[in-house]
Amino acid sequence: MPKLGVNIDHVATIRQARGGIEPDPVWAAMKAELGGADQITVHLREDRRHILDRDLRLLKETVHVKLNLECACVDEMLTIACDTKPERVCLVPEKREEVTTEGGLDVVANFDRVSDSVKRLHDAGIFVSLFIDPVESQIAASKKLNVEAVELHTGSYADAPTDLDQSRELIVLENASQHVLEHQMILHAGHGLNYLNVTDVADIEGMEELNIGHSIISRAVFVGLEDAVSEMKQLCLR
Ligand SMILES: CC(=O)[C@@H](O)[C@H](O)COP(=O)(O)O
Ligand SMILES: NCC(=O)COP(=O)(O)O
Repeated sequence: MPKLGVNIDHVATIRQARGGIEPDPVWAAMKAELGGADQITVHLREDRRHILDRDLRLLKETVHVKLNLECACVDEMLTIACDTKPERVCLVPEKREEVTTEGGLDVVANFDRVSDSVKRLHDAGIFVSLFIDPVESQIAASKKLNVEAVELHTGSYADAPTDLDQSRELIVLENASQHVLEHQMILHAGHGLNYLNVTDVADIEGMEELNIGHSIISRAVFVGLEDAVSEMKQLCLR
């Protein structure tokens, strides 16, 4: 059964809407831990639209479970990652104009850049995963970089317009997961997962970790973050 990484970016999104001090993602991490989070995930974007450098620094000092930093393959972020030393870094693609991460990292097209990034992180002793589309060529390229894990982008599955489309996307994820395991990498998944669609992905053989943010923070508005995390954790463990 997969571990649950809780992405708290959107607590910071609410804070940044007013540019003040609340709600504080550091408090959110504490409540998520109390609800059973196995990991706290944050995406430090180059435009600092939600999580800020200050958040990362404080989270590194206060989070008791694993801290997973999502960031782009750019010098600024790699320097921050190597200085901060979270337990894990997940390299993701990033576009200024996107509302959220739109696709996986194109490891095939950006092989040398991703390779240099992975090397810098490994030299700093950090566990590295790559956020990729569930595509065989991307999985094979990731393996060549010796990363510990890949996180399969579940956006196409989560956003599928019909049940039939969603079943097809689930098969794509299942097949890709099989390739990840055959390549002896650790299997993670995430993006767009929610209380209705998570169980089929959690049930994929060999799934070790799911990173989930938006749906948990949305539910927390109504039930509180600790309960929202706990409910999601039950679905992952069921
Ligand atoms: C990489 C990924 O799928 C997401 O966690 C991503 O970090 C989402 O970014 P936002 O939190 O800015 O939507
Ligand atoms: N890597 C995926 C993640 O951290 C959370 O994505 P979402 O649930 O906010 O879409």
